[in-house]
Amino acid sequence: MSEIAASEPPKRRSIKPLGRLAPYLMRYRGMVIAALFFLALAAVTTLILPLAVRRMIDHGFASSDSVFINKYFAMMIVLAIIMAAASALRYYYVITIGERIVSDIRREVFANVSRLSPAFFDINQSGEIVSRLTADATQIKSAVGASASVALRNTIMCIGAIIMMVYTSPRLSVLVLVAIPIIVFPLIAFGRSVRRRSRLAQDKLAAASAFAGESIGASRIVQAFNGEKAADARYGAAVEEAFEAARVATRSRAVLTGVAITMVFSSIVGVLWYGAQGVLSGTLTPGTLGQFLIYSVVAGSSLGQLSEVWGELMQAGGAAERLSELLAEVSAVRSPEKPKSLPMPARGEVWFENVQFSYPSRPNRSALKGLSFAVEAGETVAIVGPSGAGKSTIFSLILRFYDPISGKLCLDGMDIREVALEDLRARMAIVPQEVTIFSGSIHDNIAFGNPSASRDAVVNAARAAQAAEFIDRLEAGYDTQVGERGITLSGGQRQRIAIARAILKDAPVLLLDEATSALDAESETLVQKALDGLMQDRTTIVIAHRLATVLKADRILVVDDGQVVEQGTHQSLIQQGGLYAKLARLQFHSTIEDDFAPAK
Ligand SMILES: Nc1ncnc2c1ncn2[C@@H]1O[C@H](COP(=O)(O)OP(=O)(O)OP(=O)(O)O)[C@@H](O)[C@H]1O
Repeated sequence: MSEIAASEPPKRRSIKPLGRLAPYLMRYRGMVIAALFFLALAAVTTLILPLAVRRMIDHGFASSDSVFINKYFAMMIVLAIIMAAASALRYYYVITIGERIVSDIRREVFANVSRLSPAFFDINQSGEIVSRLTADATQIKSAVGASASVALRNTIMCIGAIIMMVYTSPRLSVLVLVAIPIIVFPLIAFGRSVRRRSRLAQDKLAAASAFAGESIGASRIVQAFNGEKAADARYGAAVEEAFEAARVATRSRAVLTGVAITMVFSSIVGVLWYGAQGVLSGTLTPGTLGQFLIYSVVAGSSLGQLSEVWGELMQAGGAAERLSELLAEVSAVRSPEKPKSLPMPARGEVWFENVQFSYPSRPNRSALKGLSFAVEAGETVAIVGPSGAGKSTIFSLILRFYDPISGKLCLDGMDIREVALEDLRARMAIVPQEVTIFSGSIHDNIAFGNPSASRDAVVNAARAAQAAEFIDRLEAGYDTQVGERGITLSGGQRQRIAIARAILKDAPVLLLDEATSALDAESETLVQKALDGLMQDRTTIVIAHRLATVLKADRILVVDDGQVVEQGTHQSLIQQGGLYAKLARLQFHSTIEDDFAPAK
């Protein structure tokens, strides 16, 4: 697992990484061949047109032969139609190939990233990854879909036009071929600096957009703190900066355009003048001069367009490199090559044997220091401990989000590293403290625990989770859309949806991270009732924050600094007067002090 280089551009920009797209292109060989064929056809017909123009000027006008002129006009129309049809088909194939392979890349990158272990997300920002899926993929699409074909077409046209120029008039060609680099290279160099300025403008705009996204996403908190004016000012300043950068870039581009037009036209006039001398002295026909001029304009403009798209292709190279990094990323936690099957029927025994663990992002700090405990089938164990003791880490290891550095974890007697991740996680249901609700319907959110569940099963789970009543009162019942992150539901409702999800999953091991945020008394009672139903007849490990929960647990494990320091029942631990007694006094308030004060 590595840290993907943030949005910084690769040190030496090159189009080489675009080669990584080759396997994708190979999947659509037929379309690629069709695109290349029509590309070549369009270029060749464009190159033939000036020939026809010359013949017409020299023979048609000169001899005033109307039959000849008619024939040539008809031929030019046919050529134009072929060119138009070839261009249209090239456009269709090229753009479709671009769209097709970018859809493939997006799907594959998403599939790979969504299977990476949390260790990856500890050091990489999810926003950055999403932007790669959108911005980088879009850049590749435009490169494959447009820039590559423009580059290819212009390369063919440029080479073809130069050959035709030499064929038409070798003498004039020498003149032009000397002039083209003198004109074009300074323009390309100047163009580069213009592009640098445009990129700066884009970066400034990206920064402004990032701020807008954050601020709009947090509109409630911004308004609650009367922060609108400050946000306006910050966004306004960012947008102004982006405008200023864009203005500077536009000014350079305007100068570039002016200089380019002057140089190109001056040289055309120069060549025309020189050619006119040839026509006057009879060494050149007017048609040849016309034909030559058209070819030199084609060669010059192809070269200009090539320099334009070259930059885009290099940017796409960077994008392809970044996306292929994401595709190549291998999860730190994987299923074994030959997974063993977990015993059937499931019992739900969980063992930790001398587990040492530190987070990959903080390798020097141990989160678990030789942790050992066993949870029997059907037992309810409460984990209690101060903040940062390692309680959530225990859950992360049971779900195998991370592997321990030493020691082992077993489910039903098997080392969890020996079984397929999917099988392991199929035997766990988790109700986290911070419930995740996806945008979609209530039904979809509950059925997330078991996507193939019928509506009846979903309704039964909701009933058991004390959620059916509020769902029935909603306008569209189970089909009600809950909005982004379930924003239309209350905290207690969200928790009951999460409990229904776990009930529907019906897994032998339940991991429950009790919510610390206070619910109102009615909600709390409902959530508690829902949990009681869920905990029945299965192994439950609960990170406990409530007195009711610890009182109900068969056993309490007291965790401190990555180790189990005490265990027993509530009564026995209070009697001991150790860490638990202290925590209980702080956490469960005066009720404990009055009722369960340690024996003096
Ligand atoms: N993703 C992570 N990367 C690095 N360190 C982490 C990560 N998650 C937790 N830690 C660290 O590991 C230690 C144990 O954290 P853990 O979240 O397990 O504690 P906890 O007992 O659940 O605390 P709380 O009750 O406050 O949720 C802490 O020092 C914490 O800072």
